[in-house]
Amino acid sequence: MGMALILTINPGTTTTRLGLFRPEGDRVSQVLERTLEHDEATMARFDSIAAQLPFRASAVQDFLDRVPGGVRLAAVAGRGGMLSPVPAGVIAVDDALVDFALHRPAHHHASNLGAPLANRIALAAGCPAYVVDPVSVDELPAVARLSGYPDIPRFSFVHALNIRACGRRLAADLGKPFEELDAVVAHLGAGISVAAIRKGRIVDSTNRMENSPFSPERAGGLPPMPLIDLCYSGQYSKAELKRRLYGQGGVYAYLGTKDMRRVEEMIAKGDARAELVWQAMVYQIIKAIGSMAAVLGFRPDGIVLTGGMVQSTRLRPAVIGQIGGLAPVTCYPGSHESEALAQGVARVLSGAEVARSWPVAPEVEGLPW
Ligand SMILES: Nc1ncnc2c1ncn2[C@@H]1O[C@H](COP(=O)(O)OP(=O)(O)O)[C@@H](O)[C@H]1O
Ligand SMILES: CCCC(=O)OP(=O)(O)O
Repeated sequence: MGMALILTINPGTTTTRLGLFRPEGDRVSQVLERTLEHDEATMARFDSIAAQLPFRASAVQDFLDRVPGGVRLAAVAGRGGMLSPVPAGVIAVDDALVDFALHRPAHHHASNLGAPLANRIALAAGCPAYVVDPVSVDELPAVARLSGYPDIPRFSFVHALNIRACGRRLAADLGKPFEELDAVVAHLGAGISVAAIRKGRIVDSTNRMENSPFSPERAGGLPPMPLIDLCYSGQYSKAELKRRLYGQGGVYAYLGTKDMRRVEEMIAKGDARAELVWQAMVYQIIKAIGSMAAVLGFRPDGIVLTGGMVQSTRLRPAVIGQIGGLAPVTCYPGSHESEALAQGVARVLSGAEVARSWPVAPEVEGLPW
């Protein structure tokens, strides 16, 4: 069966992205990547994300059973979901972490299935399971936690996995240790996070629950007073409004599509509304990058653009034209989450990093009250 491999599992709303990687010291090389598509009608049958677990687990096992020649697993890495605040790095999955991700997550998101799926597959394979850089990675200093109203402290909620992987890649490209890197990383996917990395730590980010630019399907930060009025208008239940803002907001709310390639086609055909919506999203992205550069004293070593939208030859020059004067801009188009998951686990398997045990609290300064 050959060398033992690392399996990565990244659950999205209607997909489960899988990868098989060969560990090579603390690095990895990809053997196979596959996206399992789950049609919307099938997913609609489940009344919660947790209820999808047996269905998705058997789809992952089926994928493994069909790999020609079979697979021997060294470890399984799941995308960490909406856990409580945690330090950056790798956390070993155990029953308590699975229980938390399934039944007490901070917010609902398909990524909460990463740990439970990894646990199931790892148990069957007799190997360990881990999560890497969950979205609740919290490295904020106290000064970034005040919002302007004591009952609403700011919190960290960020595409930490892809952003830290891109930070490490930029540091390697620049020939400096990640722990010495100052950079702005903009993850521009279906959701957007723009983060400031200072000395290898995510010291601030736009947080799509708070103030991110609007994205293909998320409303991002909204003006508070009109939002309060909308909440009390009686037009929407709380659940319905959340659904509209987080899954049907942003570009989708204006144009009825989340596919930015389709939006670019609309613009090419002369659709002025599509053009304005696209310009407005780019405008908000540029403002967010500027604000995160300000956190770094406008002296970042570099700015990284990453995520699905960075594949666009229209978006890249529009953003770089505005922010290119701040620092050198590097594009790592697409999302690098599978590789980042595998690399995190390879660091643990090689002894370069020690996995933490759940529960784990971040080592950061809290508020003095
Ligand atoms: N070539 C492209 N040009 C413009 N937008 C693209 C391109 N490829 C993907 N996208 C957009 O990127 C977004 C998805 O990004 P991705 O990072 O894959 O998202 P996620 O991982 O958050 O689901 C979608 O809105 C998609 O339309
Ligand atoms: C903040 C990261 C969680 C996540 O994956 O968000 P999106 O679904 O908005 O990409």
